[in-house]
Amino acid sequence: MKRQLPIKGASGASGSGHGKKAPQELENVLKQHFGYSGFRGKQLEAIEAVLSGRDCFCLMPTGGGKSMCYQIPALVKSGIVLVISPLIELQENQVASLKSKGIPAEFLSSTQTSHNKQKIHEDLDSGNPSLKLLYVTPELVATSGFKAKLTKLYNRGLLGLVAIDEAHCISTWGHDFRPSYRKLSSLRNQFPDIPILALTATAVPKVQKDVISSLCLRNPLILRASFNRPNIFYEVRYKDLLDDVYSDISNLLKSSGNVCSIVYCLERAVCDDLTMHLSQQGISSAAYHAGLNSKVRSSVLDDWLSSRTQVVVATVAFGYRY
Ligand SMILES: Nc1ncnc2c1ncn2[C@@H]1O[C@H](COP(=O)(O)OP(=O)(O)OP(=O)(O)O)[C@@H](O)[C@H]1O
Repeated sequence: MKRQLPIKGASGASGSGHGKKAPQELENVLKQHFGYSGFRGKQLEAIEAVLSGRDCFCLMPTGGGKSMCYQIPALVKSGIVLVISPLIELQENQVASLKSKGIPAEFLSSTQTSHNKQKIHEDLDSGNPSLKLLYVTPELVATSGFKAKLTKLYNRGLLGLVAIDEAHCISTWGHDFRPSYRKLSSLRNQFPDIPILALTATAVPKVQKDVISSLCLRNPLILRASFNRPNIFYEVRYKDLLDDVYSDISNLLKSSGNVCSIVYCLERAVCDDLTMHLSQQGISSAAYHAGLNSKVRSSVLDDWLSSRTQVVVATVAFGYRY
């Protein structure tokens, strides 16, 4: 695996790994690597908690900046940050963005080529891995082979933090329950002195309680950021009262300017049909649903994220590939 330049501010792999840093130092790391002038909401508190070795449950709205809560520790703490996340698209996207900033990150998933997988495993098995962040799905964490790999990393002092993104998926009370998340409950016992950071945007108290107890978090710092999003508003329009739903959607998209949008539909055929309608109206759009192969879906996502396509017309398959 290609060696990267040393990350400024990181403790060496053989260091104590406690990673205690003054807020100003952490802010400097944020500025230097991400170009942002300061931390948002509860980011700093979450970062300081995990750097001090404490478990943390962090509730922040979508787009609130949850990933920074484990990306900064990855840059200042010794060892690898294991990021458990349910969506391969988001993993790919975050890894690409980190790599573009020179931060050594990888993901291990079914979509990764076997050559790349081998390089990642070689790096993990080396005495001094270059990786700072490794993204995996909960399904992979549950396999005996990967568990053994993690144990080896841990025994060599190379596991710095476990971050569990979309942590509400562990709760049967949540809307996105995913059985493999339940198996993450063994991590706390398996790696007793490694902090666990659970992140979610789902605010229901029952789910929060369930996440904390299912993950066996020990005296976690519980952080709740504000959910007030002044830039978001909701409007309901009744389909039955509209003359032509497709025209209404295309007019709305045109009047909103050239903004990035998602239109969710219940059926694949409607996605294809509406995409055709929007394209005929001169709106750059693409369909995304489980009937399309994974290569097409990846390219639709890439085009949308990089603003080459303005509108994605999708079923719930958008964001659910694992
Ligand atoms: N301190 C900061 N200042 C400015 N921008 C920030 C800061 N922290 C994060 N961001 C940016 O905010 C955006 C959203 O961050 P991020 O993707 O981590 O949100 P999230 O909470 O994980 O959202 P989601 O729930 O959708 O996963 C990203 O572009 C990120 O770079």
